Amino acid sequence: MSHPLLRVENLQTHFFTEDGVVQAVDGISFTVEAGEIVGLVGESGAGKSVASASLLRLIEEPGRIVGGRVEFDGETLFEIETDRDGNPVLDEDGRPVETDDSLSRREMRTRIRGREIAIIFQDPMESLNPVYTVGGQLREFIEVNRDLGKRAARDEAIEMLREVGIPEAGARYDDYPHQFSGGMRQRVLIAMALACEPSLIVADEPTTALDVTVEGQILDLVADLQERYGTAFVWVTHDMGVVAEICDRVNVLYLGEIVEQAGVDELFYDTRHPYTEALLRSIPRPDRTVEELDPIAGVMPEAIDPPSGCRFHTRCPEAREACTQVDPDCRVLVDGAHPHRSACLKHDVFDGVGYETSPPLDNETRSGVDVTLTGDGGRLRGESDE
Ligand SMILES: Nc1ncnc2c1ncn2[C@@H]1O[C@H](COP(=O)(O)OP(=O)(O)OP(=O)(O)O)[C@@H](O)[C@H]1O
Repeated sequence: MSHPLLRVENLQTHFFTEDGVVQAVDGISFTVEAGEIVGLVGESGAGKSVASASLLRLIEEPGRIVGGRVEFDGETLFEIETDRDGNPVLDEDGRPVETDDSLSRREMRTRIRGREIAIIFQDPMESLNPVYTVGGQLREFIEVNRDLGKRAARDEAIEMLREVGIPEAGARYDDYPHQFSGGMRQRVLIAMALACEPSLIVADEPTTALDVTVEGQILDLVADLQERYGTAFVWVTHDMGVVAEICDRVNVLYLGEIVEQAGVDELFYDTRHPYTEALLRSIPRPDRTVEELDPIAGVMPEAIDPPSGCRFHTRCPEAREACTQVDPDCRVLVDGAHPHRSACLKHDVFDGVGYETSPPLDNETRSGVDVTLTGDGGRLRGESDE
């Protein structure tokens, strides 16, 4: 039976802090087919990084994956056991219990991470050791993970550096990370991610720290490598411009939930969710001046205390009274192999609390409108009035 390369079902990751439970990721589901680039997009704090780290179970205390299932290439990576009511089964220490199908942490580390699924982070300096040469680190990674001898691994490392566009790769092999520019370091991480020919790379904002020209070059490189190697990507970004450039399908996240899920063209040309519309309106376009940018009103509320009903209602220009009470399902609007889904009450007809018959929310009921998010060079950034 055919299956997607990655299937994420109802994933929930919470942080148990002194102040309360942060519902960072709260029941997200999506798939990635072989060779596809699937985006996770949303403002800062939406839960993108936590979601992507959860895929590889890279969550540390006080964080815990408290629900859901992740399947890779037909195999369960992990699944949280639930009782008849769908609540997680807890052990005596209050930790969620995983089903017997789940891989052990050791298997996850030795068999999956790096080999089958690689991850690239935003800051290459965090992933590269400053006291070892770039080539040496890449060679060692290849030696360990591909059972190659030292010389063969060195040749392969130089080949990989060449592959990702490092000029004079042989000569640059002995350079230290600080001798590389930010863009070059990110290329090295891409080389490292590709070294074991994984079928999936999880990329967490790998181009965010780069200037726009270098970012463009890296995105071109990724598109080229994706075509040549057939590697699939989960691409985390807050930048709709990046989404437009490389993603095949997109998941828009807001406060730990997916509010819209669609192919990239459908998302841009048949936008269904008010949050996606707001994200699109707030990015700069060549045909708009800075003054014409339309910021999203308000700040994203804390994931520790999400608003009742639809989590976006406090900032939504289309919100009605009913939106404060009903948490809309992410429902299929256009069916297909990869349906277009959106979680907004306006798509729904409810008994008693219908969107159509409900009065619009006044600004008093909304909160946080003293702070705005503005588009800035294709990025969305919190900007306080204070
Ligand atoms: N270690 C932690 N302890 C407590 N809360 C956390 C921790 N890590 C993340 N969070 C919370 O989880 C939520 C989601 O964070 P996450 O980093 O995934 O957002 P993001 O969409 O990736 O944003 P950014 O683009 O700023 O990285 C936020 O409310 C954040 O404060």
